[in-house]
Parts: sequence; C-alpha cells; structure tokens
Amino acid sequence: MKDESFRPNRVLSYFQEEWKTLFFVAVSGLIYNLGLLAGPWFEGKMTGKLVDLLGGTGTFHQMLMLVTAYVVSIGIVQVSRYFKRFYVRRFANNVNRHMKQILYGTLVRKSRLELEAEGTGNVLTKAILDVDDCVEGMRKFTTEIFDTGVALLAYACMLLWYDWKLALLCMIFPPISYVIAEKMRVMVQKTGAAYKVQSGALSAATLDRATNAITYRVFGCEEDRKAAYEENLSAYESAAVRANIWNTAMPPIYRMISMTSILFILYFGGRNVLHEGWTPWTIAVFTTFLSCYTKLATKSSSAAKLFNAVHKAQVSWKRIKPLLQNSKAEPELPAAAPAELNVDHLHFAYPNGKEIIHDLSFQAAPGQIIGVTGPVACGKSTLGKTFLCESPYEGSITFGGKELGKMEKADRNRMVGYLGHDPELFHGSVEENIRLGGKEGAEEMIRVVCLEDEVKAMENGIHTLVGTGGIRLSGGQAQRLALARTLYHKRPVLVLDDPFSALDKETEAQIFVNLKELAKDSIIILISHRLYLFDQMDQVIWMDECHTKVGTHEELLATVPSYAELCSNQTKGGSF
Ligand SMILES: Nc1ncnc2c1ncn2[C@@H]1O[C@H](COP(=O)(O)OP(=O)(O)OP(=O)(O)O)[C@@H](O)[C@H]1O
Repeated sequence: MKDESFRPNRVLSYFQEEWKTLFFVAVSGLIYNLGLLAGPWFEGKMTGKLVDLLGGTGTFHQMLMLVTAYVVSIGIVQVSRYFKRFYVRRFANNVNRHMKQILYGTLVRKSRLELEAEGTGNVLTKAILDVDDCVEGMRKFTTEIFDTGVALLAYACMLLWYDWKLALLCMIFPPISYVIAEKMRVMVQKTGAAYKVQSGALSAATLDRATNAITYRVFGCEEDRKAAYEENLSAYESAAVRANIWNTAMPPIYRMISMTSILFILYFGGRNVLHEGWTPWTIAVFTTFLSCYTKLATKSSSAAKLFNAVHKAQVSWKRIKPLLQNSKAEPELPAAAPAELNVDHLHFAYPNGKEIIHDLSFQAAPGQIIGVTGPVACGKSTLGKTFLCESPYEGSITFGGKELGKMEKADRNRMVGYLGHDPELFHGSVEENIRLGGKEGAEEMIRVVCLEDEVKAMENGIHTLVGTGGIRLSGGQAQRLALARTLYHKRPVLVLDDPFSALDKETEAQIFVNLKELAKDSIIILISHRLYLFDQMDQVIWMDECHTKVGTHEELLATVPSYAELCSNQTKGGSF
C-alpha cells in the first residue's frame, strides 16, 4: 500500500509517491527538450548551406544529408514528446485518483453537523472541481519544468554562446513579463476563488432542484425555483467569464513584451552580419539566433501561463488542504460488552442557544427498552443524537462508568448504534447495504425486520441493487433495510429514531418481538410517535418543551395528563 511517510496535506508527498512515473517523465523530457535545440541549429545550418549552394560552393548531396539529419532529429524529438506527455498524464491521473480517495475518506467520516455547516454544494465542488484544478496545476508544473525550464536554459546558453551582449540585452524582456504575471496573480486568484464559490452555490441549487422536484411541482413553485436557479446560473456565468478573462487575457500581453527583443536582434544582429557589431556573424548564425530567441520568448510566455495555472491550483489547494487528512479506514472494532447506561442531569442546547433537553436523568440496564415520546418537535431526535456526541452536552452520559463525550470516536462507535429518520441507503445490493463492510451473511437480519418475503420476490434476491440506480424501495422497505443494517452491526446501546413510522401495526409488532429477542442484552432507546407498544417498555421518557418526565408507562399515565391523552387517542383507533 502507500508509504507510511506520505502526508496527504503536503503537495510534495504526491510528487514523491509518483517518483517512478516522474523518472520516465524526466528522461523523455530531457531528450525532448535537448532535442529541440537541434531545430534552430539545423535551421541555421540549412540557411547557410542554401547560401553556399546558390553561391556555387556547396553541393546538393551535403544539403540532402543536412535535411535528412534534421528530419531524423524531429522524429526523435516527437517520439520523446509523446512518451513525456503519456507519463505526465499518467502522473496526473494517479494523483487525481489518490487525492479524491483521501478527500472521500475524510468526507464520509465527517459528522452530519460539519457537513451541513459546510454546505452540500461546496463539498461537492471541493470533491470534484478543486481536486481537478489542483492536479491540473501540478500537471502543468511537471510539464513546464521540462518544456519551459530546461528548454529556456538550453536556449539561453545557445544565445550567450553566439553573442553574449546581445543575448543579455534580449533576455531582459522575458523576466519583465514574469514580474507582470506575478503582479497580476492577485486578480487571477481573486476571480478564481469567486468562481469556485459560485460553482458551489450552483451545485447546491441543482441538488435542491432535483431532490425537491416533486414538492416544487405539487406546490406550484416551479417557476419561482426556476427563476432562483437562473439567478444562480447567471451569477455562475459572470464569475466564470471574469475568471476566464484574467486567465486568458494576460498571456498574449506577456508574449508581446517578450517579443520586443526581436527589434534589437534585427538591428544589432544585422550589424553583426555586416561585421559592424559586437561579434562577426554569418547569415546562418543570424538565422539560428533569431529562431532560438523566438523559441525562448514563446517558452517564457508558457512560463507566465504556468504562473496562472499554479495560482489557480493554489486557490483550490487552500480549499481542499484541510480535508486531505490521513484517513485510513478505521477497522470496525468489535462491539463493547453490555453494561449500564447512566444519564445524569443532562442538558442540551443547540449553538443558537435554544435549550432542548433540560435536566434529564435515567438509568438503563442491559436488556431494557426505553421509549421516548412527546409532541412534535419537542426534541426526541435531538435526544437520540446526543448519544452520538456530535455536539457537546452538559451533565453526564456514562456507559459502563465511562463518559461518552470524553471517549475517542472509535470507542464510542463500539457502544452506540444509531438509526436516524433517513434510511441513507447507498448504491449497492441489499446484502451490501446491510453488511456495510461486515463479512458474514445478512439473511438473519432480513428475517428480523420481516423483509424476507419481499427480498425473495426481488429479481436478484439479496443481490438486488438498491439506492441510486437500483430498484426503488417503498418507504417501509427502505426503513426496514436500514434497521436491518443497524441491528447487523450489534451494539450494547441502540438508538432507533422512529424506526416503524412507515410500517403497519402487525409488522411493527412482529419486528418488536424479534428485536427484543435479538437484542436481549442491549439497551434500546426507541423514539416513536406511536405509543401502542409503550406498555411493553421498561421505562418511558416523556419530552415536552425541553422538560422531561421519566417513569414506567403506568406511572406516566397516572402523572402526565398529555401522555395519558395521547395514549388514549391512539388506542381508541384514532391515528393508526
Ligand atoms: N441542528 C439544529 N440546530 C438548531 N436547532 C435545531 C437543530 N435540529 C433541530 N433543531 C430544533 O430543535 C427542536 C427539536 O427538534 P427535534 O428534531 O429533536 O424534534 P423531534 O421531537 O424529534 O421532532 P419530530 O416530532 O418532528 O420528530 C426543533 O425546534 C428544531 O427546530
């Protein structure tokens, strides 16, 4: 696998990791660029030979030899160019894949809250566009090190060899274009960053449009949403145009500046040929010098282009760097042993200050089922998520005497299993969705959640694909599949948030029986709106406006009128 010293948040590490590919790039790049020098040399020689031929001092055979050698050298240069490009592309593809793998690894380990805070569109942009831009910068850098760096050096040496004074005079201009390119860096970066932000907003708007399409249609909001989307699109287009202008308008200007030296070559080079200048030249040397300088100036404008690409890559790198962390897949550790759960004077408030849980205390022993209920939006799901410790709480939640909030995430994962509102099925088979990295079969859990017959009836049974691109499951099927996954990864504390909301009464009752049997030594915290199983709970937590009441079903019936009323409404056959 990968080298231990590899540091994903250091650009150099990616170059080091690909040293073999870069070795081939270096060899083919050197042959290509040194071979390029042969071009101006042959061109000068051929011009000289042509003058000789016309003056009657050269032979046609000599000219033919020269042309043949020129063609062969072009062949060698082009073949090495092909190999260089091939290996540079391979380098870029390898880095791109590796960076995306690392980023993906980090994103899937981020908590729900962190992802929400970051914004889905922004995350998608980071995962795809920023990595692409970053790797593109690295690719251009690798290419230009040879195509520009080595070539420029070689051309410069050749020019100095022919007339060092004229060469120095001409070579003042390319650095001026570099300096200007460097000064323009801020604008390239600024417009590039603005483009990225708009791109993130557009991704979020597209996702929102696709995810909520039915709701918008049913409520007749399509036109409004379309207008909002168009607004995003226009902002994105303007940002893209601005970024593009700064990216593409500058290189021609850099090139013009570099080319100013041609005027000096024509004047001082002409004087050299007339033997009135600094060094006596033949017409062949004049041609070689001019051709060599034109190539040097063209190359130096590529260097300016390289600055732009690297600056653009820097913007992307800054955005993704915090997400590029060593995120080796944490191996699933075995579940912790059963133990007591102790919740003591628990308080919880969201960062906006709104208190949701106020002074809740209860204890649970292995094998107990705790029902949690209360009016809509009273904080039931918040209580469930508190056990995941995504946000800090006050008071204490201990399992086996250890404080959950102070544990390493991996240790906490061994203790608490969680099933939220959203089934969160991924693209994969029914079996893969249940096992999620586990090795053994998933059939037992399919039976526990009463999904056996339905899975058998599917075209490929347990191997049927679900999630994006797979078959469409009903709400109740998706819910049971997600429950099967939670139960498969057995934990001594199971938090199940409304796991039966999409099921009929009989199925719910059957699953509850199976669940009790399966999780005999687990503590189950069952959040639900529907109460007809609550008389089988060991304890019930009633939540209302951040106040909580804990007791047996019978105790709450006697002491909490709202609970008694809700139970009575439901058992009269009212809501289910
Ligand atoms: N991330 C959050 N930041 C701030 N407030 C939140 C957040 N999540 C939920 N809330 C608020 O906390 C309160 C309780 O929400 P919660 O989802 O826990 O209630 P619930 O009882 O599970 O609701 P339901 O009966 O609809 O399932 C609500 O007022 C909600 O707006």
